[in-house]
Amino acid sequence: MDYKKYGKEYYLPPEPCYDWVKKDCVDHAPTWCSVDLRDGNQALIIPMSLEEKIRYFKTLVQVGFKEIEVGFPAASETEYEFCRRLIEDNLIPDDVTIQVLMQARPHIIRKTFEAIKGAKRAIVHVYNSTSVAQREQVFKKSKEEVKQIAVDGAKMLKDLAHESNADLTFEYSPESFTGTEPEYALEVCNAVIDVWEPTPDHKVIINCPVTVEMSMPHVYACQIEYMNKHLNRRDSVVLSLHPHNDRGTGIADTELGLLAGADRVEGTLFGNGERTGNIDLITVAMNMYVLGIDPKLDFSNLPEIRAVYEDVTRMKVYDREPYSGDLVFAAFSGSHQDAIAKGFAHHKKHPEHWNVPYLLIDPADIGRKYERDVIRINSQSGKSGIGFVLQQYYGYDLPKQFRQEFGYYIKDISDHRHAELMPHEIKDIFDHDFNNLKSPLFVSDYHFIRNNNEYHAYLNVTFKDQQYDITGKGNGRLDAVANALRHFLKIDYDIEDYSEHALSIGSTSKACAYIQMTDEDGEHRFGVGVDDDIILASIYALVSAINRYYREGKGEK
Ligand SMILES: CC(=O)SCCNC(=O)CCNC(=O)[C@H](O)C(C)(C)COP(=O)(O)OP(=O)(O)OC[C@H]1O[C@@H](n2cnc3c(N)ncnc32)[C@H](O)[C@@H]1OP(=O)(O)O
Ligand SMILES: CC(C)C(=O)C(=O)O
Repeated sequence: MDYKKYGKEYYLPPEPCYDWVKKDCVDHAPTWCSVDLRDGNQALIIPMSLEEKIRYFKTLVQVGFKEIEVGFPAASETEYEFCRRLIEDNLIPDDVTIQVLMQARPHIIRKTFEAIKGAKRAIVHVYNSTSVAQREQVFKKSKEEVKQIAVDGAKMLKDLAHESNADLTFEYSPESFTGTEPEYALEVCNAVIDVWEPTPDHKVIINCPVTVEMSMPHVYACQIEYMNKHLNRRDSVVLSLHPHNDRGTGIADTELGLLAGADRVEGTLFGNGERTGNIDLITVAMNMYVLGIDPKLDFSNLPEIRAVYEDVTRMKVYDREPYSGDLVFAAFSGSHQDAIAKGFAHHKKHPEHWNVPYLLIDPADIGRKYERDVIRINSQSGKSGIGFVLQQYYGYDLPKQFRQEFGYYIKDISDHRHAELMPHEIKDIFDHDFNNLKSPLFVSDYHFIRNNNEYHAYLNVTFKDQQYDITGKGNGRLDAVANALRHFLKIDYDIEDYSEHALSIGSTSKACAYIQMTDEDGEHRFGVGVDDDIILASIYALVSAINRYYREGKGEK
């Protein structure tokens, strides 16, 4: 690695442009333009087919985009035909404007105008590169000559627009803006604006792309502020951003660019696009949403949008992609789960304001499920999260101390398996190791006789495959059973904790009992019993605790 061959390839404006620093956030949504079907598509291993583009276009419309760059019609037959199909099959809603991209080259401009014939409205977007690197290496032209490419392109658009019946909006991009001296980018953009002569009623779009992200985000903000301050006819210009993400700070570029005065943002869903991608518009929009600003895009069913995206692009959304990744709400660690569970309980009482710890946003707002997406169990989890899973999925409300015991039990298994435990696996462990345990001890029959305040229990038990009739008495039924077993098994134990609740499984309701027994060594263990009959449920709970005692190798008979 030779860092000495690198250096700053960007340029600060010729004057300080730091007004944007004084603002802490934007206060309204910009105009959004999706470039999924163009910049996103041109970066795919297999570009979308015509049918896939149509499906994606409809999804973008549903999300609420009013401006959609549908392609580069001069690039390929599919691109051209897609544009024709949208127009001829009347697939463009009245409130949506399509946008088409073209190089500032006459035959490409002509072909693009052919592609949009018959459209009611369109944004015609022309670009040429203005950066130092491209002037020197690609065009091998002077600043004046490169400006002339832009001016000629702008003139041609204006001429062709005169011949068209459509309501056309012009857009110009000094491509590779971030590698261009801001004064020169301004000079070229102003030359284009002078050709187009926009008015406040008929604006043009000047789009300053982060074609390649080569500086820290605040540099881009300064560059945008400079353009914002000095563009000709500013009131007739929509200043647009189009950040890529080469340094991983594209979202910051966008947000700071908006603070610096931009009106419009081009990007893609989930950040698909050239190299490291365009900026993820979902993130930019949702970042506004969580500050209480209406983003004017609808991501209430983000999982469905993601499914379409993954289908047609053959790309995968990264697990930790903000808002849309599989793991962005997942809490595995115990202290997070505990705080989230408590935060949710607090939120239920105060639903008007969201500030649940660890969760930037209510997962439900974007179609995610708390149960499925938030509490996930592995060896880092805690009693709160593990108890939550049993309660939410299966209705077991474990007593506080049992939550702790069961929590450690589950963590340990996860640790040894080195795997996440899904809710059904936790339930299997619960049933197998704690609930209605029938071996080595099983109570197959029972009845009680009450004598004044004393109960006599008559039990038929199976112990280590042998049947016995045993009896015991106590001041309650459970006490009588506990005494009978204590005497029969010759083990000394106490019942430390007893609780019960109704358990709704499907439409039927059962009784669920929890008993904590303490053995002769002072060791505690819980057992669980479930039955239609609350007495039997509590007997089963005690028997489960005793069976755990034997399964751990303790006791003798
Ligand atoms: C940053 C961006 O994303 S920009 C958009 C990029 N998108 C695409 O390129 C879409 C797919 N592109 C294509 O299908 C093809 O490149 C086409 C159809 C547009 C053009 O094809 P071709 O003319 O065969 O090839 P190519 O793009 O290599 O042309 C390069 C020539 O165009 C010139 N050129 C490139 N961009 C521009 C521009 N914006 N304006 C004017 N001239 C340009 C180059 O300087 C070069 O000129 P030269 O022939 O004198 O050396
Ligand atoms: C054509 C322009 C806007 C572009 O895609 C870029 O610079 O990334």
